[in-house]
Amino acid sequence: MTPPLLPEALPTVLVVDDEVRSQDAMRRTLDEDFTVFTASSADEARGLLQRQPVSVILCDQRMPGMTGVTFLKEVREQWPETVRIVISGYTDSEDIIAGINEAGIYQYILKPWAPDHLLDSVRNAVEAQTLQRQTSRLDLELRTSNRVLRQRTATQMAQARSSFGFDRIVRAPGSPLDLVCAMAERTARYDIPVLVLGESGTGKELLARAIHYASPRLTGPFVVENCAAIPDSLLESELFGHKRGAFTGAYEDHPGLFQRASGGTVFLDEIGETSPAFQVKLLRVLQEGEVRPVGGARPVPVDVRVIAATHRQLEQRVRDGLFREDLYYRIAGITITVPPLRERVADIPPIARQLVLDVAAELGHPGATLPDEAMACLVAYPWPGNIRELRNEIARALALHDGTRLDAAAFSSRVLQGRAAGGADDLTAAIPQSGTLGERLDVIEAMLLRETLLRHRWNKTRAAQELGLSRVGLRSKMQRFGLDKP
Ligand SMILES: Nc1ncnc2c1ncn2[C@@H]1O[C@H](COP(=O)(O)OP(=O)(O)OP(=O)(O)O)[C@@H](O)[C@H]1O
Repeated sequence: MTPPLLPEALPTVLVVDDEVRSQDAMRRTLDEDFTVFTASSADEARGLLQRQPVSVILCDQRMPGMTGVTFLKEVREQWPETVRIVISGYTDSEDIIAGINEAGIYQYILKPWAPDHLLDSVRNAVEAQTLQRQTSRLDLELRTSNRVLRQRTATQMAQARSSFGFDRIVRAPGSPLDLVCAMAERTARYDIPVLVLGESGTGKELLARAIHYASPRLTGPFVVENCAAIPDSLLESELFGHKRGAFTGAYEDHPGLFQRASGGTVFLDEIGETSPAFQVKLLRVLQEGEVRPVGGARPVPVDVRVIAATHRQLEQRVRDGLFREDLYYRIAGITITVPPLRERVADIPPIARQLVLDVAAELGHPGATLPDEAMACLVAYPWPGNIRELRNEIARALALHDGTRLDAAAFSSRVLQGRAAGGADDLTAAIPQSGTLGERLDVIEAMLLRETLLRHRWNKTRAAQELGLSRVGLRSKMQRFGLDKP
């Protein structure tokens, strides 16, 4: 059974007047709408206010011992929420006007007052008080939630920075990646489009993410689209959105990735694979800063920073007429190239150690270790699939391997042979498909040096002897190729 509703309490009014007839007249006027208390002096009123919260106080200006305005000043200090109205004749106007601000008087009612006017004044005063209370509460809530929001945002920003920042891009001291990261970090502050070049699995997305989280857009979203993964027609609707009925199956409006990324960064991976028709549309979006959803008449403004990436030599594709030159210049505000892992062999040990930690934790083998012999094996392999391949190899070995030591025997024969033979086939497989003769010869040279050093257990004298180099000559080559004992 629903309990009976309690009658809502009436707002309270205190009438302070030393004339009993005036008190009664006011009580009769206000009685129906308010709970009315009366007092004949400031002392009596004070006593009542101490026991009973009051919404509105109506105070006569002329009272024995103290004027109404002086008493209302005291009320303002002690019971600031009580709305203060003073009642008086013309003769007291000057005093009242002088004290009106100090006492924070809401209204000054002249005698003789009309009942309707008095009633309206008190009603308005109660409403003003309710509004004031609501505003104060909202103010407080807003201040609190702003503070909480600021704290939360600051925490989230710090977390995001530490989870996705440049520190997460593992590398050896003095790695070529230091330069790459320094350049990326510098561009992060500005809204310039960045083009990241590099072979598959080198960490292009990782770098793009670090740029986003080091940029002023870090509280906005970071969204990724692999342009090679979906057909052209879908790519357009995926990126720019579509309107309901734009094509079969478009049952409702769909905001595109650019819209969803507003305020943040869009990472367009494998941009080199897009068709000329799509490139025209993308160019328009980047030029105009607005997208036109498929089947939509009106363009929608978007505020995103674009970072694009490709494993292709994009300039070559421009020369071959496969990629629009105007789009190339739009997306390549700054071009950053992430070198392949085989050109930064010194990075393999710290990355491998980090991956063992990460993957072991994911697989529930915390504490797995990588002995020197196994590490040497990883260092000797050319990693055509770069860090993604290294990660997969470590994951495979950890999944099949019992115990905490990841011995070399746990690695696939491909990796083991890479170490043992370093023969012509391995070399051919590791040579990059593109680049100048000098660049490709550098890769071969680095591999030969590494293989020889490994066979001689990093004994430089013996390795130099075999290669017909002086020890100093070998050392300088090792430095140049970032080769170091793991
Ligand atoms: N320096 C690094 N330190 C730690 N992990 C790395 C590093 N570089 C890449 N990785 C890891 O290697 C994997 C591949 O990196 P990522 O996806 O960024 O490469 P990518 O160049 O974008 O590849 P693709 O072109 O194929 O998309 C990811 O798991 C990434 O976290």
